Amino acid sequence: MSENRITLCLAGLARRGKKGLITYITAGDPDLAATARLVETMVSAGADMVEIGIPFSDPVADGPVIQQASARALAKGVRVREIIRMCAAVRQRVTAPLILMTYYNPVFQYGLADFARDAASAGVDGLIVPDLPIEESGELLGHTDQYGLALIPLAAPTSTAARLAAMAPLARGFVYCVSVTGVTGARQEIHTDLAKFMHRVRQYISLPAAIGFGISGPESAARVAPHCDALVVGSAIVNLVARAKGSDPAPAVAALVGEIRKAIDGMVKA
Ligand SMILES: O=P(O)(O)OC[C@@H](O)[C@@H](O)c1c[nH]c2ccccc12
Repeated sequence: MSENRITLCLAGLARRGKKGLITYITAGDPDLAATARLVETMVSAGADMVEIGIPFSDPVADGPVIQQASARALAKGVRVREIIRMCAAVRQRVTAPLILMTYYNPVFQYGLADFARDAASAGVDGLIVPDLPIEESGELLGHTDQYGLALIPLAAPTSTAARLAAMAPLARGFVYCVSVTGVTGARQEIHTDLAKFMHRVRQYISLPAAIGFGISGPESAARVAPHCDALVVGSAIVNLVARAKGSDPAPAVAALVGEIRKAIDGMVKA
């Protein structure tokens, strides 16, 4: 999958000695037009890739901030098909890789092959399905590979060596390393020994590695960045969208993304 935008983006960053910044928002919160605008805002403010969450009623990997964003989006009646259409519209306006994140159920309901085909033809580059165990991912991977969509696996500090070894041949794009054992959400501090965790991951998986979960702003981003090729910020951004309550969240989101960009720029790989 050498032509995948995610792979190209990460290779370009590595060449320039830069850390990637991946920002997350939940689609349809407060509505899809706002989501499309926010994706553009984040890219303009310095995000290298954008992860877009398809809301699901039982988001088991998510903490309260993203759970509530999902609930708000579902209450508005947002549909998977409309989210994919929104991605196609965004793709006309941004070149940054787009990654969809959702749980297995919405993908299954849509149809695995149809989902992979429609997402890829909308210009989506990657897919994260946190409740799909690696052992069960073969069927979906067949479809995502067919359409050049990178199925990105999650590794956790609790992942065993055997699990990381099993993940290696099935991983596409990058490996998403979860910084904490738990759910998404900005944290005061990340207590995991990231050097040790990432050393273990890199022993088994040669793809670029991103770290996400718990990054609350520029300071924590700067602490995490030396350990990874890219980092993911979600809840801290979604929280700004929630707090805007009807007024335009874009200025606050742009400011936070810009500060994080500044904080991680110029850092070299540990
Ligand atoms: O919210 P945080 O702690 O900044 O973590 C990133 C995260 O939001 C995003 O990548 C994401 C949202 N929902 C997920 C579910 C599983 C894995 C990852 C995610």
